[in-house]
Amino acid sequence: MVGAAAFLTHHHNSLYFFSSASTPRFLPEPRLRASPSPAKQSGACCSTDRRKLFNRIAPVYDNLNDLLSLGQHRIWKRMCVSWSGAKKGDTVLDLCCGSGDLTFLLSEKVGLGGEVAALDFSREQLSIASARQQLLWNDCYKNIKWIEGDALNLPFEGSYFDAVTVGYGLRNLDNKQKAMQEILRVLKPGSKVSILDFGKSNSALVRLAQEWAIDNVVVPIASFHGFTEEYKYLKTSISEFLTGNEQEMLAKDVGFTDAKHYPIAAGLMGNLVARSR
Ligand SMILES: C/C(=C\Cc1cc(O)c2ccccc2c1O)CCC[C@H](C)CCC[C@H](C)CCCC(C)C
Ligand SMILES: C[S@@+](CC[C@H](N)C(=O)[O-])C[C@H]1O[C@@H](n2cnc3c(N)ncnc32)[C@H](O)[C@@H]1O
Repeated sequence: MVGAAAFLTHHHNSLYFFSSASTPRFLPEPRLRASPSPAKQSGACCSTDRRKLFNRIAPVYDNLNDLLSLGQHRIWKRMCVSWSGAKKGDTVLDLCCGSGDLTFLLSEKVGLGGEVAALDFSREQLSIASARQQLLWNDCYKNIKWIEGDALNLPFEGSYFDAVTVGYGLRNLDNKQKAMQEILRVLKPGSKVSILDFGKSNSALVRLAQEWAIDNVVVPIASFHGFTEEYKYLKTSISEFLTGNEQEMLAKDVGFTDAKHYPIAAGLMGNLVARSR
């Protein structure tokens, strides 16, 4: 790995932070409650706003995903990892790892002979991921490195990874082309990226059902937890996202081959798989 990436690890039950460029220093304990979310902060127009949004929702993120998808997101995440082609002994990257669902699945796939880099720019999400790593203790999770960093400027040398996964991350990135270029750069030739996200379906009916579910189920339940604007952002970000065909075109434009987008759950979700040359 290269650059001044920041890594998170546990030591004597305390969370601490070190970078390749500095000596270890202590992080504040992970916050257990979301900070207040004033209305003016809740829009997510740019990367800084989005980082704040994901920091704020971190304490409820996993529970709301389980509740609102009726546990289905766990199946979709298994599909994403399976499509990535990751196997025993591989070195893999989970980009925009959040609280680490895909990271843990990758870790089990590649085993102790492999390595998993899990990168996110939200320190609160990484704190939860790192705490879950301790809680869920599984020996193979030793192969995980949590990295605080920017998906648009990856702190890795070229041709480093055997597979990359991105779960619900691409839609949230300002510059999707740059993100895909960075992924292509760090992938070994012939390796795959697997990108799971909400679908922006071509079917008006599916779009209507998705919007109805967000307006009438997702946002009201999130509001109960104090996160109305944060979850309203879902609808905006999906409407501004790329359709499956557009994702395939983007991947091919930046130099991937065999780019194919698979609709999941009737197109409510989707997964792009693309191979590096
Ligand atoms: C794991 C999921 C979404 C992660 C996620 C991504 C984001 O970009 C967010 C942005 C802002 C707030 C939250 C998120 C966020 O949680 C996917 C599932 C979770 C959804 C919250 C529930 C989706 C409801 C679907 C429209 C319909 C589900 C049908 C299902 C078959 C019951
Ligand atoms: C919706 S969450 C997905 C988390 C996880 N992959 C999952 O599937 O549950 C999106 C994540 O992308 C991260 N993210 C957004 N923009 C980013 C960027 N420019 N660099 C790094 N992480 C970013 C957020 O902090 C957030 O944790």
